[in-house]
Order: sequence, then structure tokens, then C-alpha cells
Amino acid sequence: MERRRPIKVNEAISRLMEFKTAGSVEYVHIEESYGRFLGEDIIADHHVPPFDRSPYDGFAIRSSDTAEGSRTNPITLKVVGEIGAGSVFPETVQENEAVRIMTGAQIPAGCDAVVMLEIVKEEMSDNEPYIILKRKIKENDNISFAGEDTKKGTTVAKKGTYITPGVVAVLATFGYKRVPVSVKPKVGIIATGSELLELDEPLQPGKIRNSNAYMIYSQVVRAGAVPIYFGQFCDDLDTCFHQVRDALAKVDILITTGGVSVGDYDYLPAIYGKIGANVLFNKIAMRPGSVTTVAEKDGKLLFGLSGNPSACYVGFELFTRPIIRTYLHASRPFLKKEMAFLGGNFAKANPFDRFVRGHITYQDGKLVATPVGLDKSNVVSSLAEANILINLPGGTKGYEKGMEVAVILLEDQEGTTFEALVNTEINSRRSRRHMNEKLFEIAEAPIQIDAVIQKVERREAGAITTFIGTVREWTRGKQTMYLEYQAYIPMAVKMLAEIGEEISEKWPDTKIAITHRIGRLDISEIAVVIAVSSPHRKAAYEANEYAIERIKQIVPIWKKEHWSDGETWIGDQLEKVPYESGKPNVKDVE
Ligand SMILES: Nc1nc2c(c(=O)[nH]1)N[C@H]1C(S)=C(S)[C@@H](COP(=O)(O)OP(=O)(O)OC[C@H]3O[C@@H](n4cnc5c(N)ncnc54)[C@H](O)[C@@H]3O)O[C@H]1N2
Ligand code: MOO
Repeated sequence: MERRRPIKVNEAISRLMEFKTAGSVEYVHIEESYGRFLGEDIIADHHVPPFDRSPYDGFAIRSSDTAEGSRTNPITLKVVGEIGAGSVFPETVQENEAVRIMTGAQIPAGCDAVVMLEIVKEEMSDNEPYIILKRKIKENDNISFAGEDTKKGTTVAKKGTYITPGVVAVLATFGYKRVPVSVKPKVGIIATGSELLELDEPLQPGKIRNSNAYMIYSQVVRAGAVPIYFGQFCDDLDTCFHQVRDALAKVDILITTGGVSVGDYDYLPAIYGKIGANVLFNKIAMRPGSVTTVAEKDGKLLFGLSGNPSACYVGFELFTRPIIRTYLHASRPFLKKEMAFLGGNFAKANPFDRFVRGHITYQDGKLVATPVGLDKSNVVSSLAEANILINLPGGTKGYEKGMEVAVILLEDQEGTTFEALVNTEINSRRSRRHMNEKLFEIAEAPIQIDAVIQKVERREAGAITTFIGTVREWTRGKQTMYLEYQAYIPMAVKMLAEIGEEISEKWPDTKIAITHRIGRLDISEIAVVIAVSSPHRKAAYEANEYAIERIKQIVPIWKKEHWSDGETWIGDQLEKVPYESGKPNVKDVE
């Protein structure tokens, strides 16, 4: 029997993407464009709005006429006409004249501002309408300028954009009654296995219904392609070979399900050989879907997905979908990944990367990814509930509830690029963050320096600076025996977090964690640890120093020095305000 060598998921994707192709372009009515992919860049051939217009119902005026206007010096302007949206005022507006104007109407020549109906008083005098204004109006007040939405020549939507209702609005604005869209690839589907029954057949001993074909059918539609179901393979290798060859001639991409493993009836490896296809890989270090096989014949790709339903599903989303999306010109053909916190334990370690069916929800503002159903590749029921795949990198350790993990969003349309997929933090080694992790802490137990550092570790960081504040024995000739820190904890944590906010404004690329100890501390014990990570070291140094200065200024932590000859409470951390007597209480900071 052949021995297959598993390759890494990203390696499989790279090999596969070398064979990507992009399809041609066709035109459809705008009503049919939703859910398609743009076949061309859409470039604004005029300004939007095309002319200066009024954003309000009111009066178009000349601002210079109101220069002397005030509460005590009302300005009267003669209303010389009225225009609604769609019409144009035929003359140039003269000194001390105004035109009644509706939202969306073009600003008349001579006018340079609009006043809203609500702020003028309307009056009739000698049967002529006038408005009275008790203020000065600035030039350009309340005017929507030509091109303020979009300037002529701007690319408003790029080729390969998924057409949402918002994109449809833009297409309509620029007159696209017919829209250039990417031609959908034709994706053939063949099911294999003599145990398979069609859906209208009653169950029989040893047989199961063919669920994969219909599952793949809808995955193909979701990916944006046209599915063509060729039915089930027969049992005989020679006939199967003809079926695959004939189907391949009719489609752009061919998917088979089942028959790719090493069993006696797993015909696909033999068929690939017989049609002369080049097998890109036939074993991937992942679960489920390790048997996923991809072959190429004259530029067309054949996806041999597993027969096990969950493995088949995962194989499609990871490998077939990006090929379909690339064919549609999508610039971000991969499903988007995000970070979330695990909602359940995965104690057992697995050397292969796992893609666990899960459900994502918001809980207290955090994304929580909970595995659904049985985590086996032959399970079908969990697929109905899954809206994510939880991506657990393989290794020697399991995963605990609350750990941060990457999730693949199954219903995502936005997508991501291959570079982002392999380079971001999300895809790095296992994350060490935990749902209950706190960046700003007041601790009663000794501080673990490494734990504070870990909180700021990330792929973007090129530097981590750590400040460790320790208890000093000698201060200006006086000997300290030990220190005692007290804090109003909720307020202290809040102020630490505020320092974090200040730092993220001043040094936007940094990430900071601070833990301050309270209670009794002996000489050389650690009182505070500040860790700052940043792409470049300068910001990490600066932000770290800033943090300790600010802690001394604003964080309500009091220090009691136990000297060799007595004790003093230090009123503030700048050590400028000693307490006269007794110890401080919370009121001092409130
Ligand atoms: N000796 C070994 N056995 C197996 C290995 C291995 O490495 N060595 N790999 C296992 C893994 S992992 C998987 S996954 C499966 C993959 O097998 P195939 O892709 O060849 O698929 P089949 O054997 O045809 O079927 C597997 C399973 O799925 C059911 N099935 C098949 N088609 C459908 C369908 N259209 N709808 C619903 N269910 C379907 C089929 O009845 C089987 O139960 O191999 C392992 N074995
Ligand atoms: O390909 Mo199999 O899914 O690893 O169970």
C-alpha cells in the first residue's frame, strides 16, 4: 500500500494557488447583479453630486447680503423664485434677493449659501414674498458641492468586488443598467460509493443517503459558482474513468466526494493516473479532511474531497472556495479569519491542525467560539449549526476553554488575501492570550514578570521593554526594612487603564500591560511590572517611561515606608506630600 506524506495546510494552499485562473467577463442586468463579482473596475465618469446643490429645504442666498445681519439689524431679502429638486433657476440672483430652494435642487447662479427654512421669517409686502434673517451667513454655508461625494475619475469599486446592495447603488449612480460581472465557473460534482442512496430512496441495509453531493452543491453556490451535479459513480473503474473524463470536459473545476483514501474501492488515485493528471497533494496535516487530494489536468483542477461529510465540507471551504473566488477575480479569495475565545475545552493534543465546527456568538462584548456537535470527520449533524471553523494549530498540548484561537468565518463575503492568511498574528503559533486576561492589574501575590510580558507579545512587535520597579533598601541615607502598599483597587485599575488609553493615543502601535503589587514587600521584591511591545524599540522605551511617571502622578496607591528608625506614610507616589498623621483613606482620592 502507498504511504502518503502529509503536507502543511498552507503548503497545500500555496501549491494549489499556482494553478489558479481567472475567468472572463459578461454583462447582466443590474437587477441580477447582487451577489455577483464585478468584472471591471468602476471609475466615476462624472462628479457626485454632479452640481452644487442644497442639502436642506430653505432659501438660496448671497452671503454678502447678510454681512451686517444681527439680532438688532435684521436683513430682508426678496424671494424672486422657487426651485424644487430637478429644476434649475433660469436667472442670476441679484443683490438682496433669495430663491426658495428644496433639498437636492441645484444652487442658482449668484448664490453662495443656503439658510434653512426654520431660521428665517417669511413675510408678504405689497403681495411680494420676503424673508427676514437675523444673522450673518457665511459663504458656502449649507452647500453640497459638486464632487464632494465622489470626484470624477475615482475608482469607486474594484474589479472582483462582491456586489452588495451598496455597490448596486453606486453602479446605478453611474448609469450601469447592465453590469460587467465575472463569469461564474462551472463546477462539476460527482459522488462516489456504492453505499449511496439517492434522496427519494428508502433506507436499505448498509446504505446511506448521499448528503455530500447536495452539501457541495450549495457550497458551490455560496462560493459564487454554478454547480453541475453529474450523479453517482458506478462501481467499475473503467466506467468511472470515462465518467470523470467526460465530466471534466464540460466544466471548469471538477469535485468528487469519496474514494480518495487507500481502500480497495477508492478509485480516484487510479483515475488520476489514467487520465494523466498531475497530483498536487494527497495528504494534508489537518483534521478533518486529511485525505483531500487535488490534481491538475491541462490547467483544470480536480478536487478529490473526502467521503466523510465534515471532512468534505472543510476540504471545500479551505481549498475549492479560494479557487472559485479567484476565478471570479476576487482579490481576497480566502475566508476571513478572526480571533475569538474558546467556549469549550479541547484537552487532547493533536499533531495535525484541526478545523473544528463551531458556532460564534458575542458574550459581553467578546467573540466566543463554541464547538458544536461531535468532533469527528464522519459526522454530519454538527454542520447544520456551524458558522465557523475553529482553527486549532497542531501540537503537543490541548486547548482550554477561554484561550484565544483563530476562527474561520464561514458566511463571510469580505474575505482575506493569502499573504494576510499566512502572515498575520491570527495564523501564528498558538496564541497565549486568555479570555480572562487583564492588561491592568493590582496584585496581592508576587508578580510573575513573564506573565505580564506574555500579555503584550504579538507578531507585529519588534521590541518589548519591561520596567521592573523593586523595593530599594537605602534612600538618602535612611534604611528601609520593608514597604507596605495600599490601594483603592477599583480606582487604581481604572487609572492604570486610563494610562493605557493615553499611551495608545500617543504611541498607537504599542500594547501595554501593567501589574502593580500591594501589601507588604521586602527589600528587592517587585512592586510594579510594566511591559510595552511595539514594532520599533523607540516607542516601546518612551511609552514605558511615560507609564511609570503617570502611575506616580495619577494612580491612587499609597506607600508606607518602614524605616529602621520608624515609619512614614508617603501621601502620593511622587513622594511630595507626606501624610501628617495616621494612614490615608479612600476619600483622599475620590
Ligand atoms: N486505512 C486507512 N483508512 C482510512 C484512512 C487512512 O488513512 N487509512 N483515512 C480515513 C480518513 S481520515 C477519511 S476522511 C476517510 C476518507 O475516505 P474516502 O474519502 O476515500 O471516502 P469513502 O471511503 O468513500 O467514504 C468515507 C465515509 O463517508 C461516507 N460517504 C461517502 N460519500 C458520501 C456521500 N456522498 N454522502 C454521505 N456520506 C458519504 C461513506 O459512507 C463512508 O462512511 O477514510 C478513512 N479511512
Ligand atoms: O480526512 Mo479524515 O477527515 O482526516 O477524517
